[in-house]
Amino acid sequence: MYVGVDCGTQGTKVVVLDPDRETILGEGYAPHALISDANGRREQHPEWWTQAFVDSYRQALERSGIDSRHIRAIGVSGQQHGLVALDSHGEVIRPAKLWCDTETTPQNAALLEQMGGEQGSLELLGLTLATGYTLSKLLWLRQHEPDAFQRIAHILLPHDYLNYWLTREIAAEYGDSSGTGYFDIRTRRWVPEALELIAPDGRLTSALPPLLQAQQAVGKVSSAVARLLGLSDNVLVASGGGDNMMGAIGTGNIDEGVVTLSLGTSGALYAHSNRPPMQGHPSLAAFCSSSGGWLPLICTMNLTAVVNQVRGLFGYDLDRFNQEAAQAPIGAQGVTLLPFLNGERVPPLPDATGSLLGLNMQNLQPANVCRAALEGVTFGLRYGLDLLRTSGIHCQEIRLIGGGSKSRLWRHMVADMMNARVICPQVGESAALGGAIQAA
Ligand SMILES: Nc1ncnc2c1ncn2[C@@H]1O[C@H](COP(=O)(O)OP(=O)(O)O)[C@@H](O)[C@H]1O
Ligand SMILES: O=C(CO)[C@@H](O)[C@H](O)COP(=O)(O)O
Repeated sequence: MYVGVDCGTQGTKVVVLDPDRETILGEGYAPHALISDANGRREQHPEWWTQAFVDSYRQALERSGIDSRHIRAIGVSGQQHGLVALDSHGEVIRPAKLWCDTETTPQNAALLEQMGGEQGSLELLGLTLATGYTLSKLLWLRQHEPDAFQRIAHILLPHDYLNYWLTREIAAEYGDSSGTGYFDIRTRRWVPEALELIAPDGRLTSALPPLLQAQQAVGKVSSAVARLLGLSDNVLVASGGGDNMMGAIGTGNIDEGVVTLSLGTSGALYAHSNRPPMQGHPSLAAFCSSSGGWLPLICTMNLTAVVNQVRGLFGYDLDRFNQEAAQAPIGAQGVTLLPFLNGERVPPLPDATGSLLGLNMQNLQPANVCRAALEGVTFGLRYGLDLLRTSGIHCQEIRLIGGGSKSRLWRHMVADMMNARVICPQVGESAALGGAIQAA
């Protein structure tokens, strides 16, 4: 049996896969807290992820009814771009700054300018540096917490850190690394010149992990973790990948023609490509996949967190929110929510704020505001799909995943707006499933 783990922004999911019977035997979930500030700060303590890993693993295993000693390998998927800095003892230096942190917007702008703008970034990295990528977090750390910056011995991404926690091995792989801003997506190599914009002495470059290919294992689970989880001594840990890379594997998006759309904390749309994507538009993130190809991707920063914020305003749970939104007509009687509560990455408006527009005495009703929230964030994704299509990516079918895809109303809205066939895979936890498949 094989375990897949997805460390998302709002929580960790675990699935136990029996590949012979093509069956998920058990699933588990544990939520994460978020450190959040009006200045755009979005951080998490990596120890929250490991605790959630243990809790959700135990749940999944209990539900599967199997003995932990029958697990042969584990594959980890993680939210992309986060910075986990370790000191020379392998200890976490400070909370991880996340993919959705916009406190680092000025640092991203400065680095992009130093690279020679969008064109220079394209030449250096094969993609346009965007707010949220890992590089700007390192400059932020140098400027705001120089003592912590001086202690950096290893630079990891969230899924690299979980692999390290499992095995005590430090490694990275191409898919997740392609979202750092110091990796060339065409040659699949680190780019020291990008890190030298921050530390000309090369000390950041020497803190980079070795790169693995998708099919290489990181190592075996350490004896301490094996004891903690009740595993046998020789459980392998796969290379893993970013959550979108693993979501691609879990939705069978490993050849051209299909688009996966994830309604998670982020809205993410991506397709497989057998060649390095031509950079059609600066917002198109030309990442590598974790299955040996490429994964052109569009990401919005405002999705289910906006839903949660709006339903919190009215004190609704998810069911009530969906019921209310379903009562409002298409177009929410003219109420429009521009949903940029978290700034935005696509379109690149990291300093943007949200706006509620078109209100009058008749239409200012909870049902319309709920529907406007869903419509606003989903039109953000329609804009993203248009960018993918104009960049030459064919989309005959959308495979819809992520927490929001549990809403019937939202699924219907996606189908209406995207003008493509939309299907929902039977296993909703596609990134965790992708981890388990890669492990197998
Ligand atoms: N039935 C539902 N209707 C609408 N939204 C839902 C539903 N179920 C879950 N969600 C949304 O999905 C979110 C979690 O999505 P998820 O994909 O797990 O996020 P992440 O992977 O970023 O942690 C929840 O906070 C909630 O807003
Ligand atoms: O930044 C991106 C993609 O580039 C996000 O998609 C993160 O990877 C977070 O994912 P979720 O928590 O929404 O799954």
